[in-house]
Amino acid sequence: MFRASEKNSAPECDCDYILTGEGLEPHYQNCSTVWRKHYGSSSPKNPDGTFRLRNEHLSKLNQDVLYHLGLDNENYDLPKMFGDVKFVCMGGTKYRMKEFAKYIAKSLAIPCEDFVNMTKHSHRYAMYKVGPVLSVNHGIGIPSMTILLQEVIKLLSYAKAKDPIIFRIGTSGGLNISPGSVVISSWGLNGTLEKSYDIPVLGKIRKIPSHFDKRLSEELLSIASEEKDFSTYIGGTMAADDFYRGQARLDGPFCDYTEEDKMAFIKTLVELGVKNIEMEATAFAAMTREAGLRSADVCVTLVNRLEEDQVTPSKSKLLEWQERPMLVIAKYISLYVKKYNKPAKND
Ligand SMILES: O=P(O)(O)O[C@H]1O[C@H](CO)[C@@H](O)[C@H]1O
Ligand SMILES: O=c1cc[nH]c(=O)[nH]1
Repeated sequence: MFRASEKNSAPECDCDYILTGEGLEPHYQNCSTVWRKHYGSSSPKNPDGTFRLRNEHLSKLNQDVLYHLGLDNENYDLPKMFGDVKFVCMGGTKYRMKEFAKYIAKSLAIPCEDFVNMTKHSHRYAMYKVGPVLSVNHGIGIPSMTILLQEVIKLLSYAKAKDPIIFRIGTSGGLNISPGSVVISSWGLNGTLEKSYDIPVLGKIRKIPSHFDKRLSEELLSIASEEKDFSTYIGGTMAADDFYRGQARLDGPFCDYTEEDKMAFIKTLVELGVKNIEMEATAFAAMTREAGLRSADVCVTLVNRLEEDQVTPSKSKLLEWQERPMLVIAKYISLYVKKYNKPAKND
């Protein structure tokens, strides 16, 4: 009944990566990717690792207001405030990302008592900075996440941050794996089973491929595999535009299909290699790739969707599970800081 798109095969990439590679070869310099079709052959990366925004209209602005972050590039010294950012960690809730800020401060042994929300003028999101790490929430779903992500991309470019890596630390519904397992996404699948982020632009649907950085995902998997308390998988992630019908649930306020239809769909996803369902993966993969930035989506699963729709574990169990992606990402960041011997501090 359902067919995946054959058209979007994973773009190959031969960049060097931090743990397996020799050095920090700028990502995308050697990659054949779709944005080249739109933007020509030049890379958005500068030789020093900073990156250009691929929008010439921005140069005509006197100042660029990052409205949802409550910041701008005229009244704030963004290079001083954010120039040392190497990692951006994003996740749905303000609570989770404040907890991650505390967690990473501990992991990197950065003395930090006050966790100040740097977007407090906008009241929209919450963003914390701990040494080279930004921890910021993105809300639920693609529109909320992409607004935040695009302003963060602009912020990082104006700040002259070098080779930043962006992680999503999320939750999801698992397919055929025990709740509490962690999934690292190799690609995002949209609601019509294509590996692309589809967005209407000027009245036409634009399809942007949604593959994640292969080697970064594999490095994370090797780190996660050392954890004995939970299993970690690498696989496809479906990004739905809804929590209920969009994820083939039977427990929404509306349901116009049968349980058999639901199970047939879920089984098709399993056959396609989908390991989990959440609500951001396609756009997250597509936009970070378009910007020329490495990224990974690491989500814990809260429910096995072959068995149930409702998320029933206790609050304390859910909070405990949400620490699992944090642990994997924090280990990666700590390894990076150690490997490159960058003294981590909070300014
Ligand atoms: O755990 P977070 O990051 O909020 O993500 C997942 O949870 C939300 C739905 O409950 C969606 O945004 C989905 O992607
Ligand atoms: O089933 C789930 C659980 C968390 N988040 C989702 O989007 N789906």
